[in-house]
Amino acid sequence: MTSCSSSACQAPTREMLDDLVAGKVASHPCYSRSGHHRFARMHLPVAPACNLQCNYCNRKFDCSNESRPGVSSTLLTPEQAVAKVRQVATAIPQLSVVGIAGPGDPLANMHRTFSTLERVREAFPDLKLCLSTNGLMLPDAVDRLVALGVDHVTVTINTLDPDIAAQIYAWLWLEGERYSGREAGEILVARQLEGVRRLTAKGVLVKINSVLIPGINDQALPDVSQLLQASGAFIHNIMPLIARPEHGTVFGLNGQAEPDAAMIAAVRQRCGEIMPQMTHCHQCRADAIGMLGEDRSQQFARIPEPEPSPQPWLPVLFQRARLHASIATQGESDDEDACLVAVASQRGDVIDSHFGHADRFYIYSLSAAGVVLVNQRFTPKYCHGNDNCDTEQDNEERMTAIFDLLADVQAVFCVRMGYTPWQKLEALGIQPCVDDAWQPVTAALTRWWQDYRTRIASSDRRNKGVA
Ligand SMILES: C[S@@+](CC[C@H](N)C(=O)[O-])C[C@H]1O[C@@H](n2cnc3c(N)ncnc32)[C@H](O)[C@@H]1O
Ligand code: SF4
Ligand code: SF4
Repeated sequence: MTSCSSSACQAPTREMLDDLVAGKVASHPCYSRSGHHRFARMHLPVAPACNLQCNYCNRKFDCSNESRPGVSSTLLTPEQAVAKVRQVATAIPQLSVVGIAGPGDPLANMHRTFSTLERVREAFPDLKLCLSTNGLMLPDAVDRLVALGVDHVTVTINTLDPDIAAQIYAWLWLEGERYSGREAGEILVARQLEGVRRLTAKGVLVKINSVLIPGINDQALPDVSQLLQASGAFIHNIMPLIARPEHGTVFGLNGQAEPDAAMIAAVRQRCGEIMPQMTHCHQCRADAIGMLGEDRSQQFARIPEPEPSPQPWLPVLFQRARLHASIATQGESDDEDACLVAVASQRGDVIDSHFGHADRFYIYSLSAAGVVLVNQRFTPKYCHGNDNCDTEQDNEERMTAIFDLLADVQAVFCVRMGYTPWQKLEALGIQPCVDDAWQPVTAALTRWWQDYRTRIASSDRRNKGVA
């Protein structure tokens, strides 16, 4: 794996992304220029099967010496995957993103994939969840992904033309039927586009991967940029084909050329006139662990024992928030008055949620460095999907879990809050703030921070007996 030199790293600038996107990419090592060297990612190899056969792919398990997509040393069960996240998050507290990218297709393994995502979401409410798919089953998965707060999805789209698709894919399986040739291409492209449009309509950040295959799709990729940009995707990642005979793929064995640097640059240049380009993707393994440009998967080769009942991992979560705040503010959050606050929001840039309805809180650091987004915390869901759902006990359990989750913040901003949670928060020393309902987050937090500092200064003076 090559390491990323800063000149080669062309992450999109903040100006290219609106506030909402900027909030979602913060602390994501693949998308954020500042997060790139400071936050770590982890792929969970829980998805062995695939519903599509790309002529460039040979999924390999038990392979520790190759660094390319689709290979993995192990296959994990959902339970083992959660135990592994805990192990890695302890050793690498900079971990901010957990993704599923194979070794097959996550959505060809719906049960394993969603079981893993649900468990990780419950046990690690502050981690971003990512998924990388060929898009065939995406229309069926959008609602579940959104409900879990999966904010980043990568869809591999190599062409919009069914005849070109027939040269790239050998076959696909859908609802028990096998398709090939042009017909398979038509089905795949239609479902990819439907899936992407439904995701972007719900505010999920969609990245498009395209494998650049000389003589097959090099001329077709600007069309992919054009239509996918219009469909709301936010970045295009053109990945050079890897095709070696020793990998045993159709393209590797039939001598299909890999693109040279000049072709990669030329295609990225043409597509870059249409849509922001990602140029620092490391084409990571399906079990990659660590900062971008490093792979520590071998260090974590032992499969940990699954734990009987994964609990939210609060003390470590609080430590990680402080560390992430310090990374994001370049040390300024160590300023004496620095604190964390929570904002109940759906959109992220506006205070727009009722405390009791919030499914996530945005955690901000307030310090001499200003108002800086640290991460999000997803609230536990205690709906068990049966008649017991939404009983008073469920509500009480959920509220207790939310108070635990917010125990390290100084204030909670929301649109409205009931009397009971208000009292409870105050008893915990956390200030409920509803006066800035529907206001932009940055302005509201800046005002609160100025007032907070004034209060601290005057209480210091009182403690010292100064008039
Ligand atoms: C292994 S796949 C797993 C996710 C999913 N099945 C998919 O295809 O999007 C991850 C990414 O690696 C890419 N990939 C797989 N084999 C490749 C190869 N030989 N050369 C370049 N990219 C490859 C895929 O196209 C995809 O974008
Ligand atoms: S869809 Fe993904 S996992 Fe399936 S064959 Fe293609 S690259 Fe491999
Ligand atoms: S494969 Fe590319 S996008 Fe995925 S984790 Fe690696 S660098 Fe990030």
